[in-house]
Amino acid sequence: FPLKDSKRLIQWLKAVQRDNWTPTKYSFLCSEHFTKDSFSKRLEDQHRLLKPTAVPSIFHLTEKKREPGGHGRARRKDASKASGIVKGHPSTAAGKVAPGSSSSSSGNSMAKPESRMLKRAALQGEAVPQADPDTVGRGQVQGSLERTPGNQGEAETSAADSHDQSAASSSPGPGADKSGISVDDFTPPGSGACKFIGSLHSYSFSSKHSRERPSVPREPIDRKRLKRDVEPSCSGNSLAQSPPSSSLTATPQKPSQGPSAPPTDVTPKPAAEAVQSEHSDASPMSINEVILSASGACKLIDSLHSYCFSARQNKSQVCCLREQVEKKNGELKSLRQRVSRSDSQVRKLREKLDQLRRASFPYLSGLLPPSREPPKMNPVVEPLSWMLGTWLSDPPGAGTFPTLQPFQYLEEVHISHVGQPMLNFSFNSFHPDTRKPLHRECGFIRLKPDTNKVAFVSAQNTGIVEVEEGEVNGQELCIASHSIARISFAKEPHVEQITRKFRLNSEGKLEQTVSMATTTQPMTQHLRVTYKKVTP
Ligand code: HEM
Repeated sequence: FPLKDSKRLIQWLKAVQRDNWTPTKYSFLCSEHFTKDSFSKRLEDQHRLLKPTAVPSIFHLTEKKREPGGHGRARRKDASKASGIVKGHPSTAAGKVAPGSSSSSSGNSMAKPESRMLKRAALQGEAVPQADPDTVGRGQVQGSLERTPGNQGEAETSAADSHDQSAASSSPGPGADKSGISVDDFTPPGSGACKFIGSLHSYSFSSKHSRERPSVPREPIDRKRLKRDVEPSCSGNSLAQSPPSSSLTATPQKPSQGPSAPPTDVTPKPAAEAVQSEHSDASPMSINEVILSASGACKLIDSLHSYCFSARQNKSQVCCLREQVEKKNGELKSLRQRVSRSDSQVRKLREKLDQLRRASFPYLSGLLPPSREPPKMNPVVEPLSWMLGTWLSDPPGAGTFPTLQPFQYLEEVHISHVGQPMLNFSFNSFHPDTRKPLHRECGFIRLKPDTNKVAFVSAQNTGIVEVEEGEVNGQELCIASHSIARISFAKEPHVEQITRKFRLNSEGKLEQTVSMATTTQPMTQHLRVTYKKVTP
């Protein structure tokens, strides 16, 4: 059934006229229901193929024939009886079958032609021996019964009559495929190779049937032959519902015995006996040979399918890899965009820095060297290089003194150089909440060349200028006031002594402690603060 072609499928279903039935890919329709022009012949071997536009139309044959004689119901009854032959009532049907048909009692006389037909069918992938009109008729009539279950006639019209007509009107003649099975039903969609390979299976279908035939129960030769003829046609049903099988091997299912098959029919017949009966004809090619060759062909065809599979797998792997490459390319593109954005940010920051420099030195900026490289540090101040940078109190500084309430403050420290043998510094404190500027001082730190002696010169906004001196040892600087001067109106109490200690701790933070002595208090710690470096 053309399951993939909904329009055509509807036409098929309309023609079939089955109630409450849905076709599956294992549902087959006998080729007898198609007109002759529904088939085309394959160029290579003239094998008959169903055209992709074909729609079954031959369902009225028995009715057509019975109408003039008013035998409509009778014919169905007859057909039932015909199938009854298969069910195990040969005596009823035998008398109704047309003379010369394979179902006649002269089994021996017909054995040879029948056997040849069987072989031909096996080799040509035919499900039905073409030349046996009796078979055609039974399949056709049974198909009509399937469409109208329960419609039992009374008259005793010969089944052979109906097969005569159906054969004349629809049988494509010897050599044509009556299976009605489309290769599409066995092959996955969209696989031209698989379709082709699947079509090769048709050569071995009938042989596979033949291979299974030894299991057919022992019975009189003429009866067995009759069944053999009927079975491959439509399994006694025009609409044969086969159980699922691999869609790739397209192995035809053993035809159903149908509801009419007697229980005794399921008893397997020993293979040897079956083969012996096959040997009873004088055919030049034994059935075993046919079976073997068909079996080998099937294996070969199946192995061809494996090429289709691996090709498809490779194709899907290539698709998968292609997707991964595309994904990686996307990621690379995104990274490049980010780098490009970063570059432009750096450019903008440099421009901003230039602007700030010009703002700081509006008149002398032009005198600064064009190079953006920082000035080379004078080796004299190298022992103090650990102090260089911009530092920010972290946590806030802590202020204490015996005359004061403890307090906190924020402070930003800049310690830099311009290539000279000294460091420039500025300490700027702020209120931690209001950010109001508080204590500020700036100055220079000098080192006596080739010594660790340090001079600290500071001017404070409180009106004090002071000089502290001391030593640098490693990453620690300890200094004490050498001289302190103040403005005449400096606030009291006046500071009389100051000591400081700077240290770079193990965490890379800069620490400072300030102690002082005033006119009223002895040397006591006034400040303790830790800074984190915020710029190089
Ligand atoms: C080496 C630097 C500093 C010196 C020599 C110094 C000296 C002094 C002196 C002599 C006093 C008066 C103490 C008293 O009344 O008994 C004072 C008070 C004070 N200092 Fe400092 N100080 C220094 C740095 C700072 C810093 C960095 C801050 C941070 C904000 C600060 C905050 C204060 C405050 C809040 C007071 C109390 C209120 C005031 O008198 O203004 N001082 N300082």
